Amino acid sequence: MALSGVDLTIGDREFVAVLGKSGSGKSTLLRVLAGLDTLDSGIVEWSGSESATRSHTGVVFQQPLLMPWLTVLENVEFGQRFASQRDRIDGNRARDLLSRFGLDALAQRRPAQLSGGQAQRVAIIRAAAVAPRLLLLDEPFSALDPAVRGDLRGWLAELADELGMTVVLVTHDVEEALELADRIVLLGDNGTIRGQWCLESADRVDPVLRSAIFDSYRDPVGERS
Ligand SMILES: Nc1ncnc2c1ncn2[C@@H]1O[C@H](COP(=O)(O)OP(=O)(O)OP(=O)(O)O)[C@@H](O)[C@H]1O
Repeated sequence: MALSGVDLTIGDREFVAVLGKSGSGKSTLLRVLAGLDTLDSGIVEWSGSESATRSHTGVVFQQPLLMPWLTVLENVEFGQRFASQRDRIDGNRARDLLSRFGLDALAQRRPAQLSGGQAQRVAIIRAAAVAPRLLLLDEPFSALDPAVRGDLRGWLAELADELGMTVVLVTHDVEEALELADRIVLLGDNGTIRGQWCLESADRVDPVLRSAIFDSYRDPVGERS
């Protein structure tokens, strides 16, 4: 069983980081939230109703998965072609987002002409361009070198904040979770939730809380909150 007894409520505009070791069920949880996997039992509710979830979400994986034959601008527009909530889409949104988040100069390039970090920024903008209620990120920075990861974290925090998005970020990186999340959810063995921590700004540098999270991540046994 990939997930067991997971009971999670995510608030509007909340930034949740899902931490856990390999095989703990992080990607499965994300795929269930995205409507890409179905549950054998249990439910996913949106504001109290079990509506189709896929149309409400934008998903970004470890690889940017851009269309190599399209320009950056066309890649960002591409997602909009399939968006089911067309009434929420502004025709200039792709260009506007690229410009607001520092990618204007790349608009006419092809994916092969981008660095790994630039390509992942484009993938995130593409997901955000359909105005999802929930942005789901599955280890989006893990293929990048540490300096680029640092830059992208700050950029993502700004984007999520400015666009008022609810975000679920799956990561192996405790520092990344500490820097970005309003709440950290730790998955333990067998897809159970082993611990949750809500973080205010000061908590991110609190050595006691930090070591509790690091210790729980390294040795995820027992219930910790
Ligand atoms: N399609 C599938 N069919 C059967 N078992 C699966 C499938 N996908 C994942 N699993 C199993 O479910 C469990 C959770 O996998 P999942 O990919 O969600 O873990 P994860 O925490 O994201 O791991 P990683 O950090 O390595 O990506 C694992 O035991 C995995 O082998």
